[in-house]
Amino acid sequence: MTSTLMGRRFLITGGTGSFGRTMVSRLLQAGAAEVRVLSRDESKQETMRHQLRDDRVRYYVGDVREYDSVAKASRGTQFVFHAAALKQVPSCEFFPLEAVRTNVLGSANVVDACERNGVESLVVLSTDKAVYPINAMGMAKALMEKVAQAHARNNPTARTRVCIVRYGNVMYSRGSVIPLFIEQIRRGVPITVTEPKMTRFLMSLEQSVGLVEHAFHNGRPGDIFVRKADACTIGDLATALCNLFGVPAKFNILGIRHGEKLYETLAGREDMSRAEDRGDFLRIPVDSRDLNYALYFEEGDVDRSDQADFNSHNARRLTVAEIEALLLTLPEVRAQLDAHTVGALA
Ligand SMILES: O=c1ccn([C@@H]2O[C@H](COP(=O)(O)OP(=O)(O)O[C@H]3O[C@H](CO)[C@@H](O)[C@H](O)[C@H]3O)[C@@H](O)[C@H]2O)c(=O)[nH]1
Repeated sequence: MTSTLMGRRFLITGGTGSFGRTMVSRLLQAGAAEVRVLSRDESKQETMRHQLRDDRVRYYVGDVREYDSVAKASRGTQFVFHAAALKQVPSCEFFPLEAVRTNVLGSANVVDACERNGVESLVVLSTDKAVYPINAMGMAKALMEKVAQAHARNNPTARTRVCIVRYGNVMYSRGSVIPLFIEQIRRGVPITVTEPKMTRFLMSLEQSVGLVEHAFHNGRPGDIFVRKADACTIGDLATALCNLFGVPAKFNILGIRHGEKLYETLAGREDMSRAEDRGDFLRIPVDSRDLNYALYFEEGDVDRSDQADFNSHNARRLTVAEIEALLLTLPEVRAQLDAHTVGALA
């Protein structure tokens, strides 16, 4: 973050989650005047208050589903990061309307409140599951992207610049597969692998925050940013963890879960036909044509037939050794390894 952010006010929706806590710390270090956290769970806020002990952080209990909650929390801020969401694929399959209420309508509240409060810049967090979505979580996130892009397209004089980032799987995030596999290894039970050949993009929390910062500094209205992440199979991920913990790889194959895909896509063919290469990132600008398509006919269109999408099957595939090295960069994994070693010696 640059020094131009010094003295500015920020809001992070869903600010007690993995992304939120990391972003809050970085903003405080960069000299932010105030960082607001909007979230539903007062006890997680209380825990964060005790950990941070910084009176520049202000906590707002509220739900993005309520316009008033978002309007109050964003009033007087210049920059907003929207991370609040329902993110678990299986639970959204059982309660799809809940995903719509939070991820679509809640996000629309965030966009509207930012615009009315004159917020300068809003970055909304999306996911690879929003591309060619097959599950309710991804569908709701895809609609969230549409809401954000429609704001950019329909309001050329908008006060708020809205852009979007798409994440892949963030390693060791709450409720995700890496802490689960480690817990199973440490309990000595077989690892519950859904489908060994399934692939996922792997991103560290630092890389995910870096992607948001890149969008924040470089985004134009309606842009989508993705990181050119590496991918791995779930079988290799489980094997790498077993190797690190020095246990034989014993899997219990569960089969693919409700709403899951064999591989994820960070940028679809249609996205790739417009994408701009920015080193570690791709920038996908919004399709800014209006509804008068006839006017654009003469210009023709980019040939999309030979475009490939960017997915976790055709991305660079990490080897087991590379996954092990990557896992060792995570402090949480190292702490678990230390505790495991101490337990084994005792
Ligand atoms: O017991 C388990 C649980 C999961 N998996 C597999 O591990 C992978 C990752 O699973 P998980 O960590 O639950 O993540 P996803 O379901 O891929 O979704 C995560 O990653 C998304 C980005 O793709 C985020 O948007 C979601 O919020 C986040 O939950 C998937 O292939 C699962 O099938 C197993 O093999 N065994």
